[in-house]
Amino acid sequence: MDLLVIGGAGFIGSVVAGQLLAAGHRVTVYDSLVNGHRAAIPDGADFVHGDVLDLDALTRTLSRGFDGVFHFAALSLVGESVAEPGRYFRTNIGGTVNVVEAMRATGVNRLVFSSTAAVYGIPDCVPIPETAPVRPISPYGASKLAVDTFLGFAAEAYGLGAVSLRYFNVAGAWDRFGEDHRPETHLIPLALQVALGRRPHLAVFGNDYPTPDGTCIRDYLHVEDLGVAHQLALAAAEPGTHRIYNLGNGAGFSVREVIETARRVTGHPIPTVEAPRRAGDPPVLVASSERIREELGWQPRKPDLETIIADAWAWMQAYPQGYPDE
Ligand SMILES: NC(=O)c1ccc[n+]([C@@H]2O[C@H](COP(=O)([O-])OP(=O)(O)OC[C@H]3O[C@@H](n4cnc5c(N)ncnc54)[C@H](O)[C@@H]3O)[C@@H](O)[C@H]2O)c1
Ligand SMILES: O=c1ccn([C@@H]2O[C@H](COP(=O)(O)OP(=O)(O)O[C@H]3O[C@H](CO)[C@H](O)[C@H](O)[C@H]3O)[C@@H](O)[C@H]2O)c(=O)[nH]1
Repeated sequence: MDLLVIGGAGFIGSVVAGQLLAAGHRVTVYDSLVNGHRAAIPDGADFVHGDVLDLDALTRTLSRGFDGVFHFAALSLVGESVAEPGRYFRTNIGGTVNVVEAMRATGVNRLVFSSTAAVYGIPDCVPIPETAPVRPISPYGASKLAVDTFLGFAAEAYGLGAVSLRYFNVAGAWDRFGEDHRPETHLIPLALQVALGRRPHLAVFGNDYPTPDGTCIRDYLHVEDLGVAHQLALAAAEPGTHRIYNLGNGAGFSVREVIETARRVTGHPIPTVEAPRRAGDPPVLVASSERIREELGWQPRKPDLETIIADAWAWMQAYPQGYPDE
C-alpha cells in the first residue's frame, strides 16, 4: 500500500513508518520537524516538510494518491497544554480538521488517529474501558477528545473510515528508532538519562496521590506493540465508520516502581528528589484493551515493564545524545 505518515519524524510515528516499510509498504512522511528529527525519518521513506496547519500543502501531498493516512502530528505535553491551551487546540484540533478536509478533497478515506488516555481524566474505575466517561482534565486531553468527536461526525458525513487509538504511556524502542523528545518530559527516558549521567537526579512529581506509595500510576506500553496495532487498525478502517480502541497492557506501575525497575535494568542508583505535583496529572491511568484484543486480535509481545525499559536503555546506550542535531 501507499501510506502517508503525518508526524513520522517523531517518536511513535518513526517506529510506525519503519515498521510499514519493513512490511513492504511505500511510505511518505509529512512533518514540520517542530519536535521530530530529520534523522528519525526511516531510510526508504519519501519526506514532505510541511505543517498540518497548511491545508494547501496537505492537499497537494494527498493528491498524489494514498491508500491510508496515519496522523501522529500533535503537541502532546500535558503540563505545557495547561499553560498554552490555544496553541494546543489550534494544532491538535485545527490540524486534524485540515487532515480530514484534505483527505476528503483528494478521495483518501482511511485514517488512523493518535488519541490518548488523557481523554478520560480522573477515571471512576480502572482498568478503563472505551465506554468509560470522558472528562479530560487538561487542554491536551480535551483537544484529543474534540478530535475523536469530530471523527465520528466526519465518518458519517464524508464516509471516512477512521480509527482512534487511545494510547496510554508509550516507551521502549524499535530497530534504530527511539525516544528523543526535546525537552524530554517523560518518566522512563528521564530516568535513563540520569543513569547515563546526563542529569544528576530525577524529580518525583507528587508523593501524596491516593495510591499505595503516593505516586501516580500509569500503564506502560512498548512502542513496538503499539506499532503493530496501527497496522491492524488501518486494515479495520471501514468507510463510514469511526472506531475507538484503548491501547495499554492493563497493568499499572507507580512512579517509584518505574524508577526501581530502571535501577535494576541499568545497575545505576538513579537518585531522586521529591517535587510538587505536575498540573494536569490524573492519579491512576490503566487501560482495558479487551476491545482491540477481541475485535482485531491485537496481542502485545513485550508487555513487561522490565523489557520496555531494557529496550529503551539499549537504544539510549547506542545513541547517548539521541538523534544528531539538524
Ligand atoms: N508518547 C506517548 O506516550 C503518547 C501517549 C498518548 C498519545 N500520544 C500521541 O501520539 C502522537 C505521537 O506522539 P510522540 O510521542 O511520537 O510525539 P512526538 O512529538 O515525538 O511526534 C510528533 C511529531 O509531529 C510533528 N508535528 C507536531 N506539530 C506539527 C505540525 N503542526 N505540523 C506537522 N508536524 C507536526 C513533530 O515535529 C513530531 O515529529 C501524538 O499525537 C501524541 O499526542 C503519545
Ligand atoms: O520527571 C518526571 C516525569 C514524570 N513524572 C511522573 O511520571 C508519570 C508519567 O509521566 P510521563 O510524562 O512519562 O507521561 P504522562 O502520563 O504525563 O503522559 C503520557 O500519557 C498522557 C495521557 O495521560 C498523554 O497521552 C501523553 O502524551 C503521554 O506522554 C506522571 O505521573 C508524572 O507526574 C515524574 O514524577 N517525574
